[in-house]
Amino acid sequence: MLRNNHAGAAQTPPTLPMPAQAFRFSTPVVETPGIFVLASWIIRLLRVLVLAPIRFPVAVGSTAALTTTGYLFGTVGLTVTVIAATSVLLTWRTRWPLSFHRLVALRVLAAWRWITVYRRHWQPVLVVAGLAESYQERRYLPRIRKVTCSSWADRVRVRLVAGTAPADVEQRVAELAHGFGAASCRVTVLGPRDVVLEFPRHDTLADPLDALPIPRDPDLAALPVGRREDGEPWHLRLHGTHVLVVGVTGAGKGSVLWSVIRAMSPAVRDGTAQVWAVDPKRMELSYGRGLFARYADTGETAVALLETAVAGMQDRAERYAGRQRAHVPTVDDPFVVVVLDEVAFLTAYHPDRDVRRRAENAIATLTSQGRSVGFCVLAALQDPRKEVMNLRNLFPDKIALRLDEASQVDMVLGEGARERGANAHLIDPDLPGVAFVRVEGSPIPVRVRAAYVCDDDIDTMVTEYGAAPLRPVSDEGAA
Ligand SMILES: Nc1ncnc2c1ncn2[C@@H]1O[C@H](COP(=O)(O)OP(=O)(O)OP(=O)(O)O)[C@@H](O)[C@H]1O
Repeated sequence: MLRNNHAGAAQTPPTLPMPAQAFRFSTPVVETPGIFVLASWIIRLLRVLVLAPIRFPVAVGSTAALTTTGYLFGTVGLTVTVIAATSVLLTWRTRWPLSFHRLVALRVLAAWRWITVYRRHWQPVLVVAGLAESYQERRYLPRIRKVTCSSWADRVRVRLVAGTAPADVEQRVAELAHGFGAASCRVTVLGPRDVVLEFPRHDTLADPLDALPIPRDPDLAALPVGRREDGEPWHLRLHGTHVLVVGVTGAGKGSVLWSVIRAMSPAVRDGTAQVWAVDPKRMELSYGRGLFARYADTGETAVALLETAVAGMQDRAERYAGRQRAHVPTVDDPFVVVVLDEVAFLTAYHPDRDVRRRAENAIATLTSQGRSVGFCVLAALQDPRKEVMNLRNLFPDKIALRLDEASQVDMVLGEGARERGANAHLIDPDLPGVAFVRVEGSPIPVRVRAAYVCDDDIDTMVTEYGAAPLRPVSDEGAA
């Protein structure tokens, strides 16, 4: 080593820049020959030509027919054909407007929206929304399979990129809605990599609904209380469940309670159903006292009413035990709906701890045991947090009217509801009565609006159906 003259040469002076790595590997850039590029364009064109008659049979068929007519019979023949076709369409539209709307107008609209909205803005909106996936330096986007229109919404059926999940889309519904100029976007999963995005074109619930006609023979498992966004009636089940209605002040909780009471009032008149009302505000239910079998408006009387209900329920359960497994409403064993307006008054805000405790116990007992023996609790609440109402999970059915915060949506409608488009915290304050609900058999929240039952309607209901005598619970005492 000492004899080696170049011994110091192997050492690197500290100032010499060191390469980050000894060898650099990079993907070789190979230019695609022009013939391959041309061939790929020709294949794409052929694919479009072959698939067009399958995907758009009417459009391709009519274009082909017109071209052939023009070729065979000249301009005159073409003009006659166009006039004849237009007359047929006009006659169809006048005589059978519904089928024309469904088979022609909505299909033309769908094609128009597909080209001018979704196809045109698909790539930029999805890329900016973060739904484009990259793999080996190539970008992959979910693909539009089909666009259809209903009278109020566009439905875009989409094939997801392999390796992504519907949850990725559900997290971007706000971006998609704004990107395509819609008020909201809802995601429905049809199958693996197969989802439908629903974009409303206009708000079908913008106009208030007058009180609905009272059904002659009410079905307590499907009471008409309003309308769904898709134009279908909104039915609410009471028999065999408990319902919690949540919304900030002025959200329209009263309209849901009154619509329910209105729909079941024939059953109240014939004695097969009873409404027991707790009205701590004295401003909501007191107006229709004549409809209620029992009524309470103070903490003490409310607790007495609830405990009377619990006693009645337990008595019924004892009679049914071993004999009957389901309740059938009769005059002897009526279906009892305990309506609690502002239930937090009893469970959180009442100054007497004993009243709060007894009320909570009674509500918990009714909601956990009352379903099968014909007792239902229909409660309204402003604030769904656990500190205010820790019994909300005992209510199988919940209605989310306008809420204060985004986090409250999942508290009310269950996990994932907001991701699926139930933006109850974004409901316009000018639309009281608008809510999101889950309907039976579907995880997708549905937007609905309750009908508005005005004071005159309540007066009429009391006059025509208020057969039940008013029996204040305080007269009888708690059971
Ligand atoms: N379904 C509805 N359609 C149209 N307007 C409604 C509807 N529901 C309520 N409103 C209007 O909104 C107002 C407030 O409604 P409501 O009193 O039912 O709200 P709330 O949620 O019960 O509020 P609070 O908790 O303060 O009592 C009503 O006076 C009425 O004018």
